[in-house]
Amino acid sequence: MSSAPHAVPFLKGHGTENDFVIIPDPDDRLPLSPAAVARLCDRRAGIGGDGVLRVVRRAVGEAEWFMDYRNADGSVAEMCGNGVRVFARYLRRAGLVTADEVPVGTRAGVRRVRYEADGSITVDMGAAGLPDGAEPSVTVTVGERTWPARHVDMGNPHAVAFVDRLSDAGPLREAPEVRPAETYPRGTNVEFVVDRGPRHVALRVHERGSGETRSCGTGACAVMVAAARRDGLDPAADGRAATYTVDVPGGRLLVTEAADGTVAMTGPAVVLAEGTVDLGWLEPDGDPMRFSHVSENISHSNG
Ligand SMILES: N[C@@H](CCC[C@H](N)C(=O)O)C(=O)O
Repeated sequence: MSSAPHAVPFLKGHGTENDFVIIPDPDDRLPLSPAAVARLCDRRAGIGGDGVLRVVRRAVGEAEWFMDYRNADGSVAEMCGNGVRVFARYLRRAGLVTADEVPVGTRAGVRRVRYEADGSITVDMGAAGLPDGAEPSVTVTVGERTWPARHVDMGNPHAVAFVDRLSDAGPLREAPEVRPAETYPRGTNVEFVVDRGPRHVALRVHERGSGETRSCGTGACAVMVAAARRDGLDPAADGRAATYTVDVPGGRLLVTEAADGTVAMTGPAVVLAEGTVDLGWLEPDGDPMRFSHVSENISHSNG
């Protein structure tokens, strides 16, 4: 027995090529199961993405909109830096926000987002946590190689390792081993970092729940803070802001740690396609998901 297919709207977007399926769900009627999220993110059997952004009207502090972020494997994460820019781009595009700033609720708290005149988006990411201090406290291992790494908390967990070459981390098909494992009871994102110049770094990232991705916004912020401490900079102590350029495989992010310790990240956010998808979990015996229609608007809608 099967019921009629249930078509729900979706959009597709990315921030520095960290890509997301956006599911507008203002009335909170689609609490996606982990399996449904994984299917949506599947690059062959689904729409494809590093994660899902479910857009829910739910008050969190001053925020009217809540970003229900899920990783590609269906797991829940506290925060997604590229995702929150794409989320904000969607809100503006859908006419749900007209102001130049919007607070967005996340599991890590409210994040203030600003639409810049040049089309980029800046997010106040809050202060970074260094739960084990500023020096490396963990190690990251890939194959035969091990590096010291810093534990940085951006609402979600990160292990930041400075390496000689980005290729040293190999193909990153599996999650790097991080020790001591107890440091990250719920797993971690791992960043590999090289210097490109003064206050200019580049990274590769293996994301918890998504594998290697082309960018990670919270990762870029964690890397900026780790690089600053390594370089002897601590804006909250120095009373002077520090800005780093952080190159990611999918583009470039600008990250500033202010004198009050808060971290701001600026970068692009694009919504480029929309359509509808049939969510077959309403059909117990049916195909878990069938596409009814996908229309693509190739011109980037950044307004
Ligand atoms: N890509 C995101 C981070 C997404 C969450 C992460 N995989 C986790 O599990 O913590 C970003 O841009 O920050």
